[in-house]
Amino acid sequence: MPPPRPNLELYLVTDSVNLPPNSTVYSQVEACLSARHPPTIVQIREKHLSTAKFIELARDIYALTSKHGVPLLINDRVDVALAVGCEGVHLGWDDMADVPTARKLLGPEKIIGLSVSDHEQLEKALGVDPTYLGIGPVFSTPTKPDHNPPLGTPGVRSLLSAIPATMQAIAIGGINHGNVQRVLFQSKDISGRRLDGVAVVSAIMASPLPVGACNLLHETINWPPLFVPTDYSIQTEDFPIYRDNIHKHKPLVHHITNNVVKSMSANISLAIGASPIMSENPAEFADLAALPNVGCVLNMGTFTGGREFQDLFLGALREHNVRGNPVIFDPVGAGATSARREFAQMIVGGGYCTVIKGNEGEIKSLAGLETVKMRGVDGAGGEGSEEELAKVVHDLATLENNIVLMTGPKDYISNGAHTFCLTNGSKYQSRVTGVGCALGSVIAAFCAAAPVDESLIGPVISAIGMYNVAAERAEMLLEGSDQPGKWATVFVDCLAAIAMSSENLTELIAAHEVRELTNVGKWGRPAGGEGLKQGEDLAEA
Ligand SMILES: Cc1ncc(COP(=O)(O)OP(=O)(O)O)c(N)n1
Ligand SMILES: Cc1ncsc1CCOP(=O)(O)O
Repeated sequence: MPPPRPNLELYLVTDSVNLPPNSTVYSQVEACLSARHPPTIVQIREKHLSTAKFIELARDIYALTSKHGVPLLINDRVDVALAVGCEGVHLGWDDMADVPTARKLLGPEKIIGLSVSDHEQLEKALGVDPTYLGIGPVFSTPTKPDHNPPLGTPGVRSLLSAIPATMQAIAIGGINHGNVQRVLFQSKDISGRRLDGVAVVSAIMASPLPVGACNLLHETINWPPLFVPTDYSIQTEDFPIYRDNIHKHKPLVHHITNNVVKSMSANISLAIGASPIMSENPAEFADLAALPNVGCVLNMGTFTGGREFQDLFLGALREHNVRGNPVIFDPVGAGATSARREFAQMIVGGGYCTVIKGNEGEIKSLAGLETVKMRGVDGAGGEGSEEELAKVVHDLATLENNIVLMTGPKDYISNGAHTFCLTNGSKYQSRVTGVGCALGSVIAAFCAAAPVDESLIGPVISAIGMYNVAAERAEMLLEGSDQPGKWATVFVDCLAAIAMSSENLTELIAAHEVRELTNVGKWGRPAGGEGLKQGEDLAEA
């Protein structure tokens, strides 16, 4: 008898805790099954029902699912699955039966899913041969308060690459229509091994429009991938538009940033016409994230570590991710200590950072390229060659599917498809504390003010370009005297003057200062490949 091979593409797991008003688990499942694109498999997950009530609910839902030809599984309870006669069970590691026992009780034709959260569990799981593996949680989720640490898409990818192609695998935890493509894309490993589907609870069960939620998830999963590198290249003539969007939308920049730079970040946000808020109270995050034109800066400079610090960052990341707001992550000091590097990697894995911004040591450390080497948090820079640094930002952006900015004497920016180098700026930028960090506020404001479906590489480059031009102007105004303190004040004034004026940003950020670096290299290309060559596009490489 061949083992069952269910369609796991859109896997609905029920929940009776977070239902919308006037609905039940039954009514939500019934609605989903009537959708144009219903879930391909359903699991009933009830933690508080008596056995009798659980069996009653499962029988009612099984009548529905069988009518629609959709397999039904029961979470944890082999006895309930046996009583109902449905297609199988999903098991965790503390459940009433292990996989071999469940297989003996249920027989060879039933589906048995098993959860895995780390490589140790995976190794054991492969030895008991379940039908499929549920990898998670991908992101932190309130639906399962006792969940293991989030894996992020790098963690899912790492587990997936150790699962034989013959065994099916899905991901679960914090997945919704806004991040599902990224989860599918980023978890694909280099050999092309991909997830067989995604499991969602609240994205459907908590929705007042469950039919729409199913259809949207189906369509998002099956759209041509958004994340293939496109031919989009920045249009320098759009620079003024990005700045004008700030005047139009007055974006709010939610900062969780370090104590040393709070005042500088607030002043710089105000100088460009954005509105700063420094909130480290998780009770406010959902309300802040729900406002229009919001960006978030997560800067780990004052790294206190510990669970509270972790929850603060992951909580803000989650709320802004749910709303699709841009998040600028500054992994301050990630190149200085291993505790910081591990924390930074956990943040990048625990949600989606729209832009990762750091100096050479921080970005290399996050990319797993360099062991701890910086002496402090201030930027060791300028050590790598242009070719090497361009490849580092390109590869990290490709892997994370976001924008990576490496600041230094030259700034390198990549979205994986296109890699740029900006050569303007002032020596004072590295001599006044807070100036580097506050660039994150300006980038967040430019991204938050941009149209929702816009590629953000243009706004990011305009933000950096405008910042660097203001820094150069302030230096010029000092007329050669060495006055970092005065420079800082003049810099804020120059920034305000450029941001609030109608000066032509395109001309200010002169084209020769924004160079596109081509043929930077593809993910997986062996080191020591060809150098940078103008005129050859990565897409053709
Ligand atoms: C499809 C799928 N994957 C993982 C889980 C989690 O199961 P488990 O680890 O047993 O945790 P609980 O669901 O029992 O809280 C799942 N239910 N479904
Ligand atoms: C059951 C389970 N197992 C790992 S995360 C999770 C809950 C996922 O819920 P949601 O899709 O609402 O984040």
